[in-house]
Amino acid sequence: MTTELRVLDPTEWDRWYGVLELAFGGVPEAPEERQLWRDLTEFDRSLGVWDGDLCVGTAGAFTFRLTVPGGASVPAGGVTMVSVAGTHRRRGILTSMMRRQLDDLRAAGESIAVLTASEPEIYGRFGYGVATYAARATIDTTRVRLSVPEGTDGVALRQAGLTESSAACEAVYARVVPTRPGMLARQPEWERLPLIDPPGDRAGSSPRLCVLAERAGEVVGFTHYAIKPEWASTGADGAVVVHQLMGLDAVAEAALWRFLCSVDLTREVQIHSRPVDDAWQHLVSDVRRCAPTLRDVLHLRLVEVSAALEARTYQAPVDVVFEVEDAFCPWNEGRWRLTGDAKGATCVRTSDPADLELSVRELGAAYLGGTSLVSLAAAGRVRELREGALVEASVAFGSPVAPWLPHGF
Ligand SMILES: CC(=O)SCCNC(=O)CCNC(=O)[C@H](O)C(C)(C)COP(=O)(O)OP(=O)(O)OC[C@H]1O[C@@H](n2cnc3c(N)ncnc32)[C@H](O)[C@@H]1OP(=O)(O)O
Repeated sequence: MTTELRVLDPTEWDRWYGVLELAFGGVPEAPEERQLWRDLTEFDRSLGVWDGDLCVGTAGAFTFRLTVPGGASVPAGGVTMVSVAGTHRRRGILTSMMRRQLDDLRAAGESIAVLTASEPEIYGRFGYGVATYAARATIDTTRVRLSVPEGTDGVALRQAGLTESSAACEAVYARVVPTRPGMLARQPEWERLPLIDPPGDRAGSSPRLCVLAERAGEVVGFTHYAIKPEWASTGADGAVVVHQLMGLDAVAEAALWRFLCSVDLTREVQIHSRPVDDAWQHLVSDVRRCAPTLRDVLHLRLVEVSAALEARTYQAPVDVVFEVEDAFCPWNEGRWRLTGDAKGATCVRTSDPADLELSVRELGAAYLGGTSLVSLAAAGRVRELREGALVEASVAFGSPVAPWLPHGF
């Protein structure tokens, strides 16, 4: 089999995207969703693999800015739309696209690549580590009580149209982005994403609804949610499905949670993807009854170890030498001295003895402060060569706020 890997021509998009749709099961996306992804496609960053005139592989990249610990917004390539035709799988086509893509990202000066994986097992071999997790939970609102902080009653809530309130919600979103590692600054047109609500995806629930939280006439928070009405022989048995909730402070968020937990004719609030340190866990009277579970979300790879480690800050002083393994991007291999604190960092090549030995995948997992180096060492994935270096680096890499990505791409 001879295949050709080349940059996508815009006229080929429908065939190219069709391969992706088929690889994901072949159920056509709603027209408005398909149109959004077409509009968001960066053609010069999209790769197609062709077997004659047959498209058999797809991979794209978005030009993102990612919040990192310390609050900086760092250029990152958002790997997306990856698929290989079922007729051509397990012959190295994905590997060839990952190779080309990481070389391209490096040439473009992006020191970080991120993706959300259809299956977590796929991308570790290419140096990606799991950098953020999200919590899922179901709050049984017939049993669980909420205690809200003082001042919550000072927040006014207002039902608003999803589209009409978009600008106000985006303004809140923009203020939250720098406060949490893992979030992506909105690029043009991405504000359309939260408004995509095809009836076929609702699984019996209402269209997306919006409630704004306001104080002194200013919008300080919002929630996007839906109601799934259900009736049992014993009465109303509906659910509230939370799509998004953001507030500029604790009371704005608490007011929104209190609203969601008290919608008439419902018995539960379904939470699909929230930060692992989210406040709702501390507002509820019985977290066990909410059955929280974790799920991997953002997989992150350091494309250039030194530039990436210098782009974030460290919550405690750190001075360690890493011995980095990186078979897929060998320019990262070898020994690097990271010196940094809360103000900034340098990361340079060194011939000094190594303090910690790990692969680039572990550095990617720890990069946003959501996975500790100590926990990776406990799994044998980081080796400590100088006593004390593991705790020093692990504390420094941490983040007071858990990293989180609120949407897929
Ligand atoms: C960011 C995103 O877009 S995530 C979306 C990813 N896409 C999908 O899940 C759609 C359905 N799946 C597919 O299209 C394909 O199976 C892909 C893209 C996952 C893999 O493509 P392939 O061309 O078959 O991968 P390739 O042949 O390069 O495999 C490389 C290695 O990964 C392994 N691998 C590939 N896919 C998987 C998988 N789903 N699970 C576990 N291992 C896998 C292969 O076994 C191979 O291992 P080896 O090097 O030890 O032999």
